Amino acid sequence: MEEIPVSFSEVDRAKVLAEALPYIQKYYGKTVVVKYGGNAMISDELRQAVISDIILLHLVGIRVVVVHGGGPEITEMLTKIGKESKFVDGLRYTDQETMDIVQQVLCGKVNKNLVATLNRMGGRAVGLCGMDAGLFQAKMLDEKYGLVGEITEVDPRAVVDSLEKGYIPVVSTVAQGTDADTAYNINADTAAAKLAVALKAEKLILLTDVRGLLMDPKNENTLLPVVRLSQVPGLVQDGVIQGGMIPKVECCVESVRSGVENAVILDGRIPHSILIELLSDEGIGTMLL
Ligand SMILES: Nc1ncnc2c1ncn2[C@@H]1O[C@H](COP(=O)(O)OP(=O)(O)O)[C@@H](O)[C@H]1O
Ligand SMILES: CC(=O)N[C@@H](CCC(=O)OP(=O)(O)O)C(=O)O
Repeated sequence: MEEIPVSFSEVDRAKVLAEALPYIQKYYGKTVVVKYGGNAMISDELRQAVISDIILLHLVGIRVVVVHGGGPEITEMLTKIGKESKFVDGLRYTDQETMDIVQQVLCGKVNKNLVATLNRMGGRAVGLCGMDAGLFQAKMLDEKYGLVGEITEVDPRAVVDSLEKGYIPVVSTVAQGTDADTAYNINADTAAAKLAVALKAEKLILLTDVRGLLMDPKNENTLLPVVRLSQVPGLVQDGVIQGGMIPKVECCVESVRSGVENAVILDGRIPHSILIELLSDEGIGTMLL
């Protein structure tokens, strides 16, 4: 029989594509919430990789919902107006002037830029903020944080309607106040977890700027690929989970306890990490379940 002249790389490429089939079947019609922020949002190259992953997932029939942060952009804008950023327990202390900037940057600039890039690259995205159709309602979390909100209710209907109509919903995390006539600033990881629960999502993906949860935060070779919820208190007690990782892991724990099948902390610096995580045999972040 005549040999077909194909190179190994072509065969390998075909294998990678074929490997995706069972995963596409697994996630087809299911909801995946992706929290997007940090480095992967700032670098143009990584931004394009994340956005093309999101469009691909959408086109193969996965209901992808994007929840975005934008902490660095808020800090940059505050610096421009001569205001220093202050964080209390990892949350931005938010006075009224800061709240106005948070709303402008998240709902105006970051949300609309993401929607525009998704649309330019062939997606059909629609931007929403937590105030649209009462998506996120909140009350003051604690006076020590200023206008930082604690989400009291999630009404996901606007997101569900967008998904049903074939759009990719892109959500910014400014909530409508219920205890006062104000908007509240919500940490994007927290909002993504709450939305994942309300949508009964299959998976929550939190993109960040480290490999995942590391046994030694200074050594990227010490990734913990799978962490059971029961292990989390011990890891906090032993000081393995520290700083910014504490609220992130807490969001994952809360979402999994409330019905999300698993939550993954994923490195947004690795190009196409979302595709590798979802559609291949390789898990590359930390999965909490
Ligand atoms: N065990 C750990 N593994 C990985 N990162 C950790 C760990 N403990 C603390 N961290 C810190 O948590 C940070 C991620 O949290 P954060 O900066 O809030 O993320 P983001 O800005 O992406 O929301 C890492 O950059 C790292 O400095
Ligand atoms: C209360 C609080 O801290 N809100 C965050 C909201 C944005 C965010 O969470 O952005 P990242 O995911 O990029 O950090 C802030 O003001 O920075």
